[in-house]
Amino acid sequence: MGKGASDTSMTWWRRNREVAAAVEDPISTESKVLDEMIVEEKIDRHPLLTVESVERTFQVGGQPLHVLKGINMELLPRQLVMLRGRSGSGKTTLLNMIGGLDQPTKGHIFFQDLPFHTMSDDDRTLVRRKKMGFIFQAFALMPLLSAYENVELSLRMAGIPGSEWKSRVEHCLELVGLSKRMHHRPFELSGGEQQRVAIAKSIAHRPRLLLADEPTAELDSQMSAQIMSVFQDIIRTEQVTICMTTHDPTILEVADHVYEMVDGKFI
Ligand SMILES: Nc1ncnc2c1ncn2[C@@H]1O[C@H](COP(=O)(O)OP(=O)(O)OP(=O)(O)O)[C@@H](O)[C@H]1O
Repeated sequence: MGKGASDTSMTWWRRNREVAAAVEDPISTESKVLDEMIVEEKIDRHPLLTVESVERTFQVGGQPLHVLKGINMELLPRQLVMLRGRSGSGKTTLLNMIGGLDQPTKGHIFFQDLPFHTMSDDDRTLVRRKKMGFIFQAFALMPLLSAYENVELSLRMAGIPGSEWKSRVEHCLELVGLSKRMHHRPFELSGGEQQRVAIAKSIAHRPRLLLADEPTAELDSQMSAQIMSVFQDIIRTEQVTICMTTHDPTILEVADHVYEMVDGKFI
């Protein structure tokens, strides 16, 4: 067989392979994309947190005070969920329960399938440190530390290696639009800016769930809108779920789901 014939058959073989690859590739790429979409959809539909028939009763002066009266809810990945209700309706009590700070008198709470209702305080604390972020008054900023140091503190607390702190702190402060205020201490920042530092601090250790108790309460409507837009950004970029309480009807429209609480129950 001459050289030309061999070349021709090699060329044919090569071209055939290219054609086969071109034919196969789109299909395998398409099926890979489909597989990924199915996996993502399954993850999206599997609740991050489930609350089942939760009741909470406090003993006040020897009398039972029924604060939560059979709550059922679900938080899915990457959702923005709001709890709305009048003062005293039980929103903070429920948020404390979701965050593992308190346990139900009756009912079940599962966070990433972990039974919060039966776990010890220590075990819940470990999960909370690693997987949750809080924007609560009680977890407010340290007044003597700069914005940078405040955010860094939450990385220390979560046991994140020191080599990762600088880039993560800078990234989180950039996410909330505070790169230029990094070295300011809280009293050198506006209310909205302080709240944005609190957000950066709460997401620095990459929590799956962020809980916020009235995060816009002290802010005017423009600042509240800014905070809500920061929340929407971090849901997208940090893959976090946010559950917050609010009294403010003007921000409800950005929620994926609103639970309305009246006297310890959802209506
Ligand atoms: N540890 C406790 N001991 C006794 N009663 C409590 C306790 N915690 C909350 N309560 C009571 O439970 C009720 C609901 O309180 P909670 O703070 O959950 O309401 P809320 O809807 O968050 O109100 P607000 O919007 O004013 O913050 C209130 O009547 C409160 O006094």
